[in-house]
Amino acid sequence: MSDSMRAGAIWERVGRRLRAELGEDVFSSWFKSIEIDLAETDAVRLSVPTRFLKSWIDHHYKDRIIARWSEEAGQPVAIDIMVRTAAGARAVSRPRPVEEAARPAAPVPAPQRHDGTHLSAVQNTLGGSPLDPRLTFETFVQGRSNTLARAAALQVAQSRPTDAVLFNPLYIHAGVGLGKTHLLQAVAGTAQAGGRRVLYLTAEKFTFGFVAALKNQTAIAFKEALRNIDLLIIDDLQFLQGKQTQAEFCHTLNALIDAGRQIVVAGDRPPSDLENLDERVRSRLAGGLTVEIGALDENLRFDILKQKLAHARAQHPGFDVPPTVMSYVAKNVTQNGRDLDGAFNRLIATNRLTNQPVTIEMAERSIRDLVRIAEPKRVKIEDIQKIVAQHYNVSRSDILSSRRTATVVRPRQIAMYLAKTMTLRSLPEIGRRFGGRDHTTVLHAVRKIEGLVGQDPALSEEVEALKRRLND
Ligand SMILES: Nc1ncnc2c1ncn2[C@@H]1O[C@H](COP(=O)(O)OP(=O)(O)OP(=O)(O)O)[C@@H](O)[C@H]1O
Repeated sequence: MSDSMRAGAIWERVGRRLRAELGEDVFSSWFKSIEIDLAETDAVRLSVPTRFLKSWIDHHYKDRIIARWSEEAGQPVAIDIMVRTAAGARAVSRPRPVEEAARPAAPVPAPQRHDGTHLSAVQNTLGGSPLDPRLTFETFVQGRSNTLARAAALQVAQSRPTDAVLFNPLYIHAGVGLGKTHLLQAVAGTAQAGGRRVLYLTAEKFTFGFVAALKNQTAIAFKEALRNIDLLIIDDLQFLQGKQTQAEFCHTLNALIDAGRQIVVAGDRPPSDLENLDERVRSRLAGGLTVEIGALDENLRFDILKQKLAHARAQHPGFDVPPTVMSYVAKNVTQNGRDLDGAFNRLIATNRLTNQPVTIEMAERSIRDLVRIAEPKRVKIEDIQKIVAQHYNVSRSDILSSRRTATVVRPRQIAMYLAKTMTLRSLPEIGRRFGGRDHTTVLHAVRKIEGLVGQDPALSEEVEALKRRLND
């Protein structure tokens, strides 16, 4: 077994122990996003996505992680925790040579079909991210959770250069695997086929392109080339890194919007929650149209599977999945589109490799690990404020106010603590939702209540009771 496989297995066991010792809430707040960057027998480097997480884990949990890891490994292990960079966070292709990336855009080619064999000259010249020919509007299945996002995306994709720009920027946000990239690529393909100069980039590619251009002193040409396009599409905005890159991105946004060009951006949360992003970029993004793609409901999951089956049958005419199995998968694989892809691919693979027909039993066996136990309820900050206020007999506006009497301060701190541990909201976002407070005030409240809950069984019971009410 390689060091990294061994480390993965150890981390799974360490994770189980931490979860048992600290509880599910603490575990998912602080440890879920940890990844193993480097693993050797006696030294491990872990990474987390934000500086805040690193400093919190360093201060509160690092010794415990070292102790559990060393116990599981059967020897002392040194552990270092780093903040993930864009370069380290995801595998990306090497940036194109900058002289090439910075060359101004070539004239627009004749309209092309979105068949993946030709990308527009702009896309190529600026080193745009590759387009997947399968990700089109035709293959994007519409459901309740994505109707608005799809409609806005289609409108943008089909508008002609002479049409007035309606929603600019169009910002689409959704959790992992809910179809953002699919929709963005469909926009890119459709607009390109309509003859517009389109550039589709992941935020990482934008960062690499700009940093490389700066190094090679070709930044001006890079900026000019960027501003020469009709439609700029940026995916995974949460990975836009660095102050200077963000400032350049902001200038590009402003220049393109002022020139009547369209911008489409996707991220994993609303602009107001992108805590690492420059305030100017956030407010510019929030000034257009922001739409969310919600979780895929069972009907939509079923329709996506149906579409996949039709596609698979076109390639393998003998392949079939009975409706009962489709319903079983749609009912049980609930997390996201990527898990649905995985489940469906396993049915095809098992069928083709073993010649077994696709039955419920076969599906149960092949997708067991993708089947989730009922998802936890999504708790809203407003509900936390309401229930905590009721419990302590104060009003919600007391909690949001600046009053500092003890009868209000403690419930407010408990509500902030619950907001941090029961929702995915960031500290700045929680601060804003609690009457425009600073994120350090929220952090103080979270630490305070975490400390008190450990020492005071009555308070701990009170907090648990509040959690139960919120989860009901
Ligand atoms: N409405 C839909 N119709 C058809 N396929 C979908 C739909 N929604 C998601 N999918 C499929 O689910 C998979 C994941 O979608 P996609 O990569 O677009 O997610 P994402 O939101 O960009 O995820 P991430 O946040 O990880 O970047 C893809 O194969 C995509 O085609």
